[in-house]
Amino acid sequence: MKHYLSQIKEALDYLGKEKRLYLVFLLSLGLGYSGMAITISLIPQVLIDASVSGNYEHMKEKLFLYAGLFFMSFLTSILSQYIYRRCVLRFQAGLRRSVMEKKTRLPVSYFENSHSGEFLSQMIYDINKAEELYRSKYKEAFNPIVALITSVIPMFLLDHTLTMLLLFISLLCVLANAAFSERVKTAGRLTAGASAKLSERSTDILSGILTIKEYQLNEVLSGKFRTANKEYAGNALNREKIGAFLEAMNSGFTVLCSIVFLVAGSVMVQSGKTTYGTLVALMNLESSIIWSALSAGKRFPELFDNIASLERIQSFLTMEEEVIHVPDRLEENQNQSFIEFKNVDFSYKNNREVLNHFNMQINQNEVAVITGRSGCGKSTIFKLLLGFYNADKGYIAIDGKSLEEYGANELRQMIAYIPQRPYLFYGTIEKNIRFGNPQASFEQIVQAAKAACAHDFIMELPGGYDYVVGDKGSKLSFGQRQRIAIARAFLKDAPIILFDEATSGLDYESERFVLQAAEQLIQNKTALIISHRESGVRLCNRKIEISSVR
Ligand SMILES: Nc1ncnc2c1ncn2[C@@H]1O[C@H](COP(=O)(O)OP(=O)(O)OP(=O)(O)O)[C@@H](O)[C@H]1O
Repeated sequence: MKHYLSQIKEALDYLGKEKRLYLVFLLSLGLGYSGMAITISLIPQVLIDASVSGNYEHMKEKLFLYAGLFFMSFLTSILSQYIYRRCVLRFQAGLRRSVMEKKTRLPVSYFENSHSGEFLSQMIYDINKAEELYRSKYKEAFNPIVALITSVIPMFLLDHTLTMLLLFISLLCVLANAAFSERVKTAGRLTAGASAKLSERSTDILSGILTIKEYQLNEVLSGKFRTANKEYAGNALNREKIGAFLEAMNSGFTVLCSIVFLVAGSVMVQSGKTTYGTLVALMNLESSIIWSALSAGKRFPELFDNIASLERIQSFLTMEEEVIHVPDRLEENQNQSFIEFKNVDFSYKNNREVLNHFNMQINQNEVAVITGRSGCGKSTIFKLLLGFYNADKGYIAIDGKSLEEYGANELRQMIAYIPQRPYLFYGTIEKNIRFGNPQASFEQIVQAAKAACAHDFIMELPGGYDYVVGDKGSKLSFGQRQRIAIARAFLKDAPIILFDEATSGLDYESERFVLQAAEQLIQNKTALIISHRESGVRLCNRKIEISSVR
């Protein structure tokens, strides 16, 4: 119990500065609702007792009083609803912003090691659940408690024996529901996990459709999808089974309560201990109490299901962020080069060593080509230089300052990186080039495209610079995508160029354009080019053979 209460409290703490306002208006919303329910329950008592006894003396005053209370409760609930929702919306916006910002601050290794489909599906599910927690779950779980307490007071004033009996049955109902809370939570967690797996399989099929068709993998991947689908259906069915059982149990409690109340009430009216009006008012209040007890019993397990999602988001938000750190210091009075790797050791987590005592010195405005067999660590050198990964040992510096001293943003501002498969965002060509410098004018974009030998092919496309490149640039050839990425790098105008050349898949014409663009780009810059071909090596004034320095 203590554990559950602390979970509820911690989840409320997460609202931060909105917490106090949220709680005040959650409570006043509950009071407004139950005020309306109570006055509606009591009005028939006044009318019935007056007509049965023929005494209309105080009827008018009482009716005015109840009508006034009803109106006040109504106004309270409307005002509370508005402020409560505003509070929730503000929190939702903050939560989505925090998750989005966190994603951009996580290290590259996190994304390389997780499946994008699964990550996305789990995240969307958890965010929706966390939002639902504050939007409706707290309200649905706590409003019945407020209703229960506020209904019990007039009930006790009307008849305490019958009220005690009803409270006892209601308590049994809540305890029975609470006993299922852990199972509901587990079923929710398993269903969420299975749903994420299912979405991982769908993403694989959608993203790899060409490979699937080429290698006729339809059956293999469909089989995997079917297994994930079966697992999801099994878990969802289990969750539904628990829900159906709870519903049946709660209906049983409702019937039991009504029978007990009717029998006991009839006996009391017969023996003259109560009036018809009181019996009707008690019946109305009793149904409100039973509804409250059942709702609280049902909603509490669901509340913990939503809290589980919030906890997952919290652990995501507290994950270790990207830090650039350099293991060793450079001794003083050394001859400094512009880019320097000194005795660098590196291996990816749990993998074999990629770089071992790796040394490299590049002078300012020097253009060096990095060659070596596939998988020897060429792209890894770029990833270290960009601060995507930290070296295990050794020292990496730019212009005499270690990467750590620059920090991630300043470091990446100094580097224009053109990967083997540049990523183009869904949108126009102009927008994609503009990422290099969001302040650039249209003329500057055209200049960059011309320098990257991209202007001519862009002008031949329908709409020119307004041409929409498709998902990840799928409506452009690989050579065209590379030239758009080079134009983007031109706009960035960074002093260091890292070019992971991928001309091997290009025809002679495209390769010529890409190399011509690269040649323009590296003018008066310090550049590192990964190249496997003589044509690429030709651009450089130094060759660094990775296998020879490892
Ligand atoms: N994110 C990663 N996690 C684990 N291992 C990785 C990761 N990225 C690369 N590797 C491994 O590190 C080694 C070096 O990879 P890298 O991409 O640097 O090679 P490369 O020389 O650029 O290869 P290629 O010429 O084929 O592009 C390879 O054995 C590769 O399998």
